[in-house]
Amino acid sequence: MAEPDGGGAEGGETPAVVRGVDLVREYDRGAGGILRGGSTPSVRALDGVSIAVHSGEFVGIAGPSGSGKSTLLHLLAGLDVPTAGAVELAGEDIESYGERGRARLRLEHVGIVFQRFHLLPALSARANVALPLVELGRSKAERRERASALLEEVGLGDRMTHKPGQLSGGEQQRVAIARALVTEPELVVADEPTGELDSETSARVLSTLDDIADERAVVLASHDPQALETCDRLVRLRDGTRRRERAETELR
Ligand SMILES: Nc1ncnc2c1ncn2[C@@H]1O[C@H](COP(=O)(O)OP(=O)(O)OP(=O)(O)O)[C@@H](O)[C@H]1O
Repeated sequence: MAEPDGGGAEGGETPAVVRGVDLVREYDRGAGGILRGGSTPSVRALDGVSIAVHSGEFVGIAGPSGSGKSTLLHLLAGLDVPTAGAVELAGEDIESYGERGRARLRLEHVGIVFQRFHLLPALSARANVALPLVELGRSKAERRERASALLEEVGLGDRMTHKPGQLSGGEQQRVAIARALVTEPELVVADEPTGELDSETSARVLSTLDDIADERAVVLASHDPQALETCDRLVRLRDGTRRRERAETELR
């Protein structure tokens, strides 16, 4: 696939963990928006965005509300497919996969962290973290061992059997991060991961994300200046297009 025109920081000698080239994503406005004459107007949420993220990078996607941050994140994670352009995830062109194939690709290569944690309330922290390993058919012993080790790693070794409702927002988000890591994905995407958290708790969650970026690619979309400051580099969107990059030092 061609190199995106994103500047030197995105070149790199190693292959990108994820690469998007000239991404366009249009959404229908829905039945309520059908124009006279039958055509459905669409929203162009992304309009020709290219990006490449390598292992060891912590990349922030910044931009005002509606600029296309979540849309870009969803395309990179294989949760959605572009209207035009291409996404290559872990060396695979996601367009060549159907819905089920993409689900498998995500399960094996991507960890996803959402603003509202998305934990199952009836399950313990450890069972929530282990869930993706159930889908991968791993043994109970392996699931338990791996989920326990990850909860220790994110500082929740003493909260293994607590249910989400018994945990603080920051603790729930760290459980969600442990769950995102349990399959050892090359890519972790986080959509407004600090949106529900106070600044002290955010700092802890961001430091955890920063640590995990040492050996994988992490892409975070956010409005939160504290979150964006933690990233190594920023991709700035406006109206679905990528703004010209500023020097990295200006972003710190
Ligand atoms: N499923 C959808 N159907 C129709 N339009 C959508 C859909 N999802 C997003 N959009 C539109 O696409 C544009 C980009 O949305 P997106 O959620 O990617 O922006 P964002 O930068 O993440 O915004 P925010 O910071 O408010 O979360 C917006 O105009 C939005 O209304």
